[in-house]
Parts: sequence; structure tokens; C-alpha cells
Amino acid sequence: GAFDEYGGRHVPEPLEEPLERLAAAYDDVATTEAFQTDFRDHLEEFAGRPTPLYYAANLSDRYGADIYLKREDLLHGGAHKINNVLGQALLAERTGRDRLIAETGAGQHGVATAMAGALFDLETEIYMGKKDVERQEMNVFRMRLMGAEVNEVTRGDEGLADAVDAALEDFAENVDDTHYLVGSVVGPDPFPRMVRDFQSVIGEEARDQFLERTGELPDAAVACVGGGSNAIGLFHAFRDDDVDFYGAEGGGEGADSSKHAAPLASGTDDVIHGMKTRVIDDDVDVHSVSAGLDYPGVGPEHAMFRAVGRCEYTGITDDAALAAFRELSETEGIIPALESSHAVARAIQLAEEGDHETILVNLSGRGDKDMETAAAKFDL
Ligand SMILES: C[C@@H](c1c[nH]c2ccccc12)[C@H](N)C(=O)O
Repeated sequence: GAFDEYGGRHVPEPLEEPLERLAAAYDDVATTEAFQTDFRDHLEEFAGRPTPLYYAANLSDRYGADIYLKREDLLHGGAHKINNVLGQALLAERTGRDRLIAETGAGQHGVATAMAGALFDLETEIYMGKKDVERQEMNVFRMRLMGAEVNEVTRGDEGLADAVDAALEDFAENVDDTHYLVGSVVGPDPFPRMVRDFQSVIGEEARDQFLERTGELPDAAVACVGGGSNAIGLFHAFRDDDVDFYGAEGGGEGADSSKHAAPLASGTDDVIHGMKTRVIDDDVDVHSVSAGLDYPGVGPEHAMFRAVGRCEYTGITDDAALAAFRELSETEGIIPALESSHAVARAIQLAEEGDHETILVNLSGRGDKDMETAAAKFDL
């Protein structure tokens, strides 16, 4: 398959044909000039692209390497998620679907999907674990404020993985009028490659900006990896370049501990949510201080990158991520999302190791959503 032994379409028979039709529709529609123009126009006028490539001079001086931040935190909605929901909502509209469904745990992707549903006037239903609904009240309110229905999922652990299962069931029953807007480069084919293609605008811009700015390519590219969409979105444009890739996973209490979300650093090959990929071991409880990385699996393209050695994956602990969260805030006046803080922590480690002169970091989101979590950790 597209990702060697990883990926595929490991789904119950009723989903086979709908996914084949979705893949065909994607290949037909998304490659047309009309679609690309519509997509780019919305990315510019609604989402606020292009995002700046910011040279973090203070952080660079502190660690003796040139660290550049790709500012996806400045997009509408505060994260890279908007790139994906615009692409998929346009695809849904052009293939005659008038209903969107999505999964969410932290609520970030649910809010982004509700934005697209409002913008394109599509009926929107977000599947969200009951436990997450209770702890993410403000995101639930934002979704409802934009006209989306929030469907409380009460199966399993009442978390993100259960929301994905519920959404896949809905999709199987309503393929004719419903598009399942998947929140990351996960799920059965075509979702991982479709989300990658929509997120690849990040790396395309960053590669042009970096060459324009420095005349060269970066020595290293760094991004956090939950499902892995912002990382793949950054890496894809550089895939044939001599640029080292570094994936910062949710190391929780340590990738060798029993509480983490780092299946690439420490996990096994397995099938989850319709894809063959890497999954944390059975004796590990999925955990990360950041909800966006709090997922037991990962995109299959990352599993392939790990297998072929194209990217090095590290579990960044909660404490290291929180330290980076604070350090970027104090050093550059930029409050990163807790998810993105994992990438900042990894970039700082690389700068200290001294093997890379220039380091490109995907600042995938802003930290406003994390104020309560951080305030409980730091007595300032
Ligand atoms: C990152 C995003 C998300 C949504 N769906 C996902 C699937 C796999 C991994 C992550 C996600 C987040 N957890 C959310 O609930 O919005």
C-alpha cells in the first residue's frame, strides 16, 4: 500500500465500498484546478494563510542554533486544524454531501469542524466522549454556538477512540449524504493521505519561506505527533530533501512508563481505527498532559517513516513539554499549545546537542486553550 505494510483499509465489509467511492471522489475532485483554487482562496481569506516563518532570535541566542517557528498558531481557530477542515468540507460540498460528522476528544477538531459546517452551511454532528464533554465545556459551547450538534458517546472509556468508533458507524450508515471529517492523518484509506495533502500547505509555504530567507533548506524539521497531521503537513514538502525529521510524541510520564501516548517511541504494530499502524502496548494507559496528543495510535505514514528511518521519534515527557511551554512564553512572548510545546522541547534538545545549525519547528497551535491546565501546574 501507500505506506508499505502500514495503512490500508482494515474495516468491516459495509465500509469497504463507501471508502472506495470516497477515495475515487477525492482523486477526481481534489486534483482539479477549480477545487485547488477554491481551497487556496478559503485558506487565505478565511483561515489567514500564509502564516509567518518567524526567526526566534532570543531562543536561538540562548541555545546557539537558528530556530525558526512556522506560525500555525496564528491561523483562525488557533491551530493547523483549519487547513484540514476547509479541504474536507469543500470536498463534501462538491460531492453533494450536506452533512458533516467528526470525532473529537479535546474538542479542538470538533470546534474546527463546526467552523467549516457553519461556513458551508452543512448540518454538523460531532461525536465526543461523555468524559471529554464534561471536561471540555467551553469547546462544547463553541461547537453549539456555531450550530453543531454534540453527540455524547457513552461507550468504552467515553474518550476520543470511542468517538472515532461511533463516527465510523454513522458514516457506514449514511454515506450518501454524510462526510466523515477525520481530524488527523488516521483511519482507513483514503483519510491519512487526504488529510496529509490538505495539511501539506504548511510545508510547501515553509520550504519556500526558508529558501527565500536563508538561501538554504533547514538542517532539521521538528513537529509534535499525536495523530500526526501537523507533522506530516510540515514534512511532506521536504520528503526528498536532505532534511532530518524529528517527531515529538506525548511521552507522558515517560515512553518507558505505563502512562504515555508515544506508540512510535514505544509500542507495537497493530490495527486500530481501520489502519495498520503503531499502537501503545496493552499494559500502557494512554496519557499526555496535552489532549491533542492523547491518542493510543498514530498515522500510518509515521509508522512507515519510523520503519524506514526517515524520521526519529522521541517521547517528550509532560514535564519537559511544560518547561518548554513556559520557556517560549518567557523568551519570545509566544504562548504555544501544550501539544506544540513538545516540538519546542525537542528543538531545544537538538540545539543543545549542536548537530544542527538551523532548526524549523512547526508551532502547530496557540496555548490560550491550555491556561487552566498550565495555571494548575505553575504557581506564578
Ligand atoms: C488532535 C485532535 C484529534 C481529533 N481526532 C484525532 C484522531 C487522532 C489523533 C488526534 C485527533 C484532538 N485530540 C481533538 O480531539 O480535537
